[in-house]
Amino acid sequence: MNVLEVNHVNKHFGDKQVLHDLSFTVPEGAIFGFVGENGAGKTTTMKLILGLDTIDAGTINLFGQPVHYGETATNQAVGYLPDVPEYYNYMTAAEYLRFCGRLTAMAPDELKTRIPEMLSLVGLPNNKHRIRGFSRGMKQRLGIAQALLNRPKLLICDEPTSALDPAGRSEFLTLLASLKTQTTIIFSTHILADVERVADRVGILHHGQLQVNDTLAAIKAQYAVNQIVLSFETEAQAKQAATLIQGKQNAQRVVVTYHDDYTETANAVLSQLLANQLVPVAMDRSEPSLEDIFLEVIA
Ligand SMILES: Nc1ncnc2c1ncn2[C@@H]1O[C@H](COP(=O)(O)OP(=O)(O)OP(=O)(O)O)[C@@H](O)[C@H]1O
Repeated sequence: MNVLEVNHVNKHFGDKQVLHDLSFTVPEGAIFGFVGENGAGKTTTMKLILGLDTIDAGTINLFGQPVHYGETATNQAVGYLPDVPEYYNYMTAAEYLRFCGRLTAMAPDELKTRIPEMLSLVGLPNNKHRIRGFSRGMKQRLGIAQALLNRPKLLICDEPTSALDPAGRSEFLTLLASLKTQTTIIFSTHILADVERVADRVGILHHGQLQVNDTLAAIKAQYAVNQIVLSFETEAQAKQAATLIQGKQNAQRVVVTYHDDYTETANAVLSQLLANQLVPVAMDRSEPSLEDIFLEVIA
């Protein structure tokens, strides 16, 4: 079942068409990595899904219900973590969560158990420390606790890791991955390594449309350019080898691309080289990264 269905959505600001007949779906249980260049329209899309802006044309359905601009009922089952969450800094984490729970009309009894549960889930202590003393990573984790408080069926995170240092990013991604069994997740980012680490589906937004929307494995299979990278002692050897094995030479390196079996290709390449007394000093099998694929898609 699809949690989200975006159908032929157009959105412009002034004379700038940001989304152009955008259509895509996100299935239940996915961790969907939503990527695109700066200004591609990721935040705009998320705002439309949350009913925070008007759609020029097209429709968006969440859990089979249409999203309406403004007070959309679909938001009752959505948790949202904005890119820079704002807090009342004088509150403690528990006070803040209690405040959010009251806003969404959660029962006080439920909040009593749910708040410590959420704080423990995101690794924040349930103590008297004020949010003003929190690190960015702690604030981001509190944001997730707030977004999950009301047991949403969909969690939307807008660039959740962009302001975090490597350790904070890593912790946050581990947390996101651990939520997979509880909710469907859409998160936008420019950090493709983050997508590779936790997302099981990837959408690449470019020219107002999703150019790619599939599992990471399927995307890699579709765009895969498998490579063998050989290094030689000298540039002259590399040049000779490149002619022999029809590779691409750059300084002492030669890159051979292949589509068939690795062992067969490596065997053929090495046999040819050794028959000509060309012995590489190193040989690497390299697979395309999501970054390689992203650059190919937006080229
Ligand atoms: N309220 C607005 N008024 C005018 N233009 C806007 C508005 N909101 C967004 N835009 C423009 O729409 C385009 C898409 O912006 P959006 O923030 O959705 O992109 P993004 O993919 O989230 O970018 P980034 O990765 O930089 O956050 C940009 O050119 C932006 O300047």
